[in-house]
Amino acid sequence: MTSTAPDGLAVVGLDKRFGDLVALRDMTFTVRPGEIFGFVGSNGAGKSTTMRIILGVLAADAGAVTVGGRAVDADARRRIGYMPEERGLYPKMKVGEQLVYLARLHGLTKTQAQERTAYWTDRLGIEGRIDDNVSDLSLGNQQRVQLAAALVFDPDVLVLDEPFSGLDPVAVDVMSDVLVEKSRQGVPVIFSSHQLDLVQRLCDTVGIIAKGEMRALGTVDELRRSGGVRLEVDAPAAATGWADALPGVDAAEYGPTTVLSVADGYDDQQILTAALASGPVHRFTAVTPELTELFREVVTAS
Ligand SMILES: Nc1ncnc2c1ncn2[C@@H]1O[C@H](COP(=O)(O)OP(=O)(O)OP(=O)(O)O)[C@@H](O)[C@H]1O
Repeated sequence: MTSTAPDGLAVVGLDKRFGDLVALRDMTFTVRPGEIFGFVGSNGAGKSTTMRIILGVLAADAGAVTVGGRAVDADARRRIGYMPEERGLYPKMKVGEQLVYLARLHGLTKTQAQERTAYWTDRLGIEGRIDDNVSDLSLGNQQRVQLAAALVFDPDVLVLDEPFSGLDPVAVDVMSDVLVEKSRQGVPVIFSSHQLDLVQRLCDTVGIIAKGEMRALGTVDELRRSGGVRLEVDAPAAATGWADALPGVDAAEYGPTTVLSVADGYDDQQILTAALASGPVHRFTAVTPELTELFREVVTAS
């Protein structure tokens, strides 16, 4: 598929202060066409501020945002599908009318707007609610409408602030499928979330921020590997210290299961042979840390 935003979305060196509070410092990352970027960080880390600056809702003190290699102006901003954290629907307007209205604001003809509204309400499972006022919908269904509002004009870029919060598991699946579908069409997708299992499953690249700064950035695999591999060995007859002198073993904790922190290029056969030398080995497992573990490490270190 060809992309509508050939160089994707680039955020370069954003600084933002609110009075004495430094909300962002040199925030920099790129979301390429077809990539899903997960933006994670503790409460107050600066995710929403970054997204608001991308959308021009807030002005940065320094830095730039580009889409397709060009500084984002009002026209380019109109081509970004945005789901703000504070949500932004008209509560007393009917779902269908609202989506058609938003699509028309983005330049679609009446027929196109109706067609896209029908498509997205159907795809997101809210086709039965188009004649209801938004305020009569459950929060989860309002969120589906909010996603439809971000998608109804076929945006070049998707920027979604905590789109998964408060959704039931079926709605999470629907939302996930739609994000993957849009990214496969070449759209750069960025979303923030505190659900790190979802981020690990869906995202190509992840940025972990703390106190307004990017602390870790890379593919999910890169980030998980950077946390170091652990070997868990159940060798009940092995004496304490059995692995201390083995090459590639950086640290060892002995107990019913021996847990070894190993360096890149460690020799698993040599370690297994050493464990077997003392008796039976019931389990020998290499564990790569989950994103959640790395997140805790990065955030608590700052
Ligand atoms: N308009 C504002 N005026 C003053 N301070 C603000 C304003 N907007 C955000 N902040 C502060 O900037 C920091 C970053 O907030 P931001 O909302 O970007 O964090 P976040 O990572 O999105 O957090 P959360 O996960 O809780 O949504 C916080 O300390 C917040 O209190």
